[in-house]
Amino acid sequence: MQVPFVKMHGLGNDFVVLDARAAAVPPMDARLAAALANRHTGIGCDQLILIEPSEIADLRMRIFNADGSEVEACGNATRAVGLLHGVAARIETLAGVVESAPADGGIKVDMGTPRFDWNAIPLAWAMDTLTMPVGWEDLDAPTAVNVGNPHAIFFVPDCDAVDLARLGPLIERDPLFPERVNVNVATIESRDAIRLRVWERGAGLTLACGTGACATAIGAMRRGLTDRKVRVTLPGGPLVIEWTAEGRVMMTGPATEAFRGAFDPAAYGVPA
Ligand SMILES: N[C@@H](CCC[C@H](N)C(=O)O)C(=O)O
Repeated sequence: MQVPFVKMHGLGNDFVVLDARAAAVPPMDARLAAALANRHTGIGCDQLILIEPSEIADLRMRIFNADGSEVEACGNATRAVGLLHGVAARIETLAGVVESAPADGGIKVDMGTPRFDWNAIPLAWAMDTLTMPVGWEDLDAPTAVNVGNPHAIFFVPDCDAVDLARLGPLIERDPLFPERVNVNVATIESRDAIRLRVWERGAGLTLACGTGACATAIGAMRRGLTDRKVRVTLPGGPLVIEWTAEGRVMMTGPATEAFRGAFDPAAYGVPA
């Protein structure tokens, strides 16, 4: 048995995409997702994406981080799945239904409405999420935003100078975040430009994080640091994020199909 896959990426944040509507896919669990995502012994990716039929949208997208954890949202993968779909799509996720459509030579996604309540992030105890009274070494006073998944955002003078490979996993697993957290370090360049690096929950340092760009832009706007439409530049390239008057977060950027292949599930310990 061979299971076809499409290798895709959004600004270098890379995915193995399986379409269970088009071919038989073995039951997905954390072990198999992590084995396929492994860059040494598997196909290799930041997130494993499984497309399934949906009863409430055009398709359902399940998202597994490289460590095998299944999560609610992935901005870059939503654009990738939108590209595969070809036309405007309503995509069911664990965070709800998001909408993608071709736009400006890339894909535009309506990511929905951000949440700020401490228990919606979620945090372990009540506090102000606009300027949180907490810190880890030189990183302090973050803002927290949930855009389907949880993000902590630190505004710093130079995000490239932060040792995110060391501090990211400490913050991701701090007991303050009962569901762990994606860690963003951001530098405001102007009223319409932000530089951003992200330590992703369950995946580590990535070249880009779509939800991280959305959460960071919203955090900057809430703090009055930028206008309501900004370019967020990640190591892999820029995304445009807008917070509409209706309160919705719109993300626009590229998605790319890299190559297609197939794998034998038996090689990953799946019984025939
Ligand atoms: N790369 C994604 C985010 C993937 C999920 C994230 N690591 C989490 O655990 O919430 C994006 O582009 O948004």
